[in-house]
Parts: sequence; structure tokens; C-alpha cells
Amino acid sequence: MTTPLVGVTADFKEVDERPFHVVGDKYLRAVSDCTDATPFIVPAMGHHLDIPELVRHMDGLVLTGSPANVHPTHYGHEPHERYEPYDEARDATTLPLIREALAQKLPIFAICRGFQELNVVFGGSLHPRLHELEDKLDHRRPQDPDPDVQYGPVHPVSLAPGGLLAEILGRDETMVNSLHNQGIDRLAPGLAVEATAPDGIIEAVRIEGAESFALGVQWHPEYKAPANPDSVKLYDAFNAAVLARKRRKIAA
Ligand SMILES: N[C@@H](CCC(=O)NCCCC(=O)O)C(=O)O
Repeated sequence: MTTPLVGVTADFKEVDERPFHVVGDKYLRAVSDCTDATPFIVPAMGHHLDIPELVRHMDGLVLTGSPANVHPTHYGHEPHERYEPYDEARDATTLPLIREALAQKLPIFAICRGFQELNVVFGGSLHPRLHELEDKLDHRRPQDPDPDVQYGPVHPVSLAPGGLLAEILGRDETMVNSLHNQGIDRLAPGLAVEATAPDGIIEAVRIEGAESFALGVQWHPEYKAPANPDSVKLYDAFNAAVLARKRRKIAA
């Protein structure tokens, strides 16, 4: 069997005043270190991509995190400068990519912004600034220059009894990192809650009835993934689905 291919979504942003398609190294490295697949970067080129053809070549999809927020018009809200930065090139890529990935039963692992994109694609909405809500935790990145602190565990999440995450991790609670300003407001129909923070914020979802692995998490399992036993289990589960997809393609 040839090596499976996992697409990893890129942001579109300026680097030295020039446009670039960029992906954090940790997203690529986690796929490389913790699965049998080779990662490749999916550029944020929207309608310039032949998305159905691209998905046919993939065996799995990782939707990455990003400092940029999903444009509010995708979930029926007015844009406001306080909700920036946006990355409309990424929205124009990831939202149709998720739809096509589902149609082609591709394993999907959605992380942070990717998790939020899943909710938006299914018709849910986001709260643009969680930390402005009374009675919610501050879910933003810890203010410390050390990445091990920024991506260190900061709050527990309760795993839904009988859910996919509880099954994968083998328990009912775990500690997660937290580097997001936004979060799920209205949960989309078609998504099942897999984990919640102590303040009730949804931290993980599964696509109900998906024919392959289709999980989104608000935290960052990709950060130093091989060193985190929970992250290893998550990538193992994703990998099993990627390999199964690859075998199905060969058999077809
Ligand atoms: N912009 C959204 C999503 C947050 C997110 O994905 N953070 C990741 C930051 C960088 C990284 O580690 O990839 C929000 O603020 O909620």
C-alpha cells in the first residue's frame, strides 16, 4: 500500500508584505510523527482549487487552528472590527472542503479554528469574544512567552458519557490547553457534543452519523503530540480511519 496522504489546511496571510499560504509546523509534524500518513498543505485558494478532485486524493483532512476568525457573515452575524482578524481566503477554502470531505466520507480531524469551522458549516454560530461573557472562563492564550506554558493544560473537560472521545481516551475527564477567543454559541444540528469545559463551553464535537472519523476539538492536541498520551490516542484513532480509507480506495 502506498503512503496515505493527509491534507492540512493553510492560512492566507502576509509575510514580509507578501502573500503566503502558511501552516504551523506542529500541525504537519503531528501528522508525520503520530500517523502513517504524509501531510501536505492545502493552499487557501478557494474556488481556484478543484476541491472534489483534491479530496479524492486525500485519505484524511486536518483542519488547523489559526489566529484568524471565521467571517461572521458565514453564521449570520454582522462583521465588526472587534471580531477581526479574518481570513476570507481560508473560509472560501475550508468551508467547501469540509462539505466535500463529508460527501466523500473522508476522515476529518478539526482543531480549534477548524472545530469552529465545522460548527459553522453545519449551520451553528460562534460567540466572537467568550471572555466578555459573564460566568465564562478566560479561554485565551496564557500570557507567557514560553510555548510550553501557552500550550500547557489549563482546564479540565468533561467527556460525554458513551461518546467517541470517552472511548478513545478511556476516561470521563481530561485536562486541555486553551488558546481561543471565540467558541461555539449555537451548536449546529448534526453535531454531537463530545466534551465541555467547566463553564459549559463546548470543547469537542463529533459529526453525528459520519461514516468515518469526524471529530473536532477546541484545544490543541497537535502541540508536541508524541509527548502527550491523550494526543497520541487521538491521532491513533484518526490514523486508523485514514488507513481504512486508503484500503477502501485501493479495493474500489
Ligand atoms: N481565531 C479563533 C481560533 C483560535 C485558534 O485556532 N487558535 C490557534 C492559534 C495558533 C495555533 O496554535 O495554531 C479564536 O480565537 O477562537
